[in-house]
Amino acid sequence: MPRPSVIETGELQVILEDIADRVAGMSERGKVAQYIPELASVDLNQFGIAVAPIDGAPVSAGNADTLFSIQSISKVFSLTEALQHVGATLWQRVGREPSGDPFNSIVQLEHERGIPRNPFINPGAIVVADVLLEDRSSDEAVNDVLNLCRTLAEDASIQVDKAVADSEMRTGSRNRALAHFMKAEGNLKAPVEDVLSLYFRQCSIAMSCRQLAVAGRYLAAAGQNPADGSTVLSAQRARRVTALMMMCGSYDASGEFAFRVGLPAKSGVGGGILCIVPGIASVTAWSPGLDAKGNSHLASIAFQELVRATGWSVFGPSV
Ligand SMILES: NC(=O)CC[C@H](N)C(=O)O
Repeated sequence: MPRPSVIETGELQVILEDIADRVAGMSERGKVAQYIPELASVDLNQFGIAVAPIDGAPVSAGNADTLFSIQSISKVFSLTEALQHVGATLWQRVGREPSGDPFNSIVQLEHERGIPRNPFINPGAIVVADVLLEDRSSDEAVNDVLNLCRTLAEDASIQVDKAVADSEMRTGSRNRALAHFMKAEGNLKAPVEDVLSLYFRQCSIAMSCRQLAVAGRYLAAAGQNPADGSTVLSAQRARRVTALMMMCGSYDASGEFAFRVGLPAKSGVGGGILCIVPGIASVTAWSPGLDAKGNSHLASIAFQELVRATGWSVFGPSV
């Protein structure tokens, strides 16, 4: 099978601008997340895309420097932190299978002893947050996740959006239910409110397409940060994180995304999608309108177009 290949910067710029132009003209844009009040007021008419090659400068189009709430994309960075801290013992408390259910579903937890199917659905990320609190306060753990994002994105200005975090803290009954259920099953150690304080704040980190694309490069580069050659994760762990992104990163639409795009992906209800092109680049597309499964409608279309134009699907180019 042919491997994805590098595309020269000028050609990539034309491809991204063409995608941004076409997407700008689309009338069906999905719906902003309503259940987090602060996200419900974001302007639907925005779209950005940025490609960060592992060995070159980022290329972008549209609103690629506008900050948005990274939401569940933060689960990639918190998982990375947890693997750095506790290694493979993490897998005793969270699985590695797609759930086939919505990201905030509780049904499987009851049949499966409070062990979430994977780290990219809400209960899985809540367990990962608990793991990060083993030797730290939630303030310290938020700073660690934030600092990881800052280092990887090479941008010290990245912050938690406090209004979004407060909004989630006030309205997060469903996440509280998930956390209490896992606590009752013995799969949460720290107090529920401490775990959620970390979880809601990591979801509320605000980043742009360009920052997120740059931050994701280590997953395309066998676990090494291309900025300084440092090891973020071992090559094996980086491969495993991307495998989980392919299987579970778009919740109960992960199969559909693999079918249509064929790249490991992680989406968030802020409208961002981070995709990894192994050995080549990390890419982020963003538009706040979501489809019924909670994935950005236009960012998903943008990735279909990108893969068609570049041949970057890990399953081979479309001919
Ligand atoms: N899918 C998402 O992005 C969900 C994250 C959001 N903070 C929640 O807990 O519901």
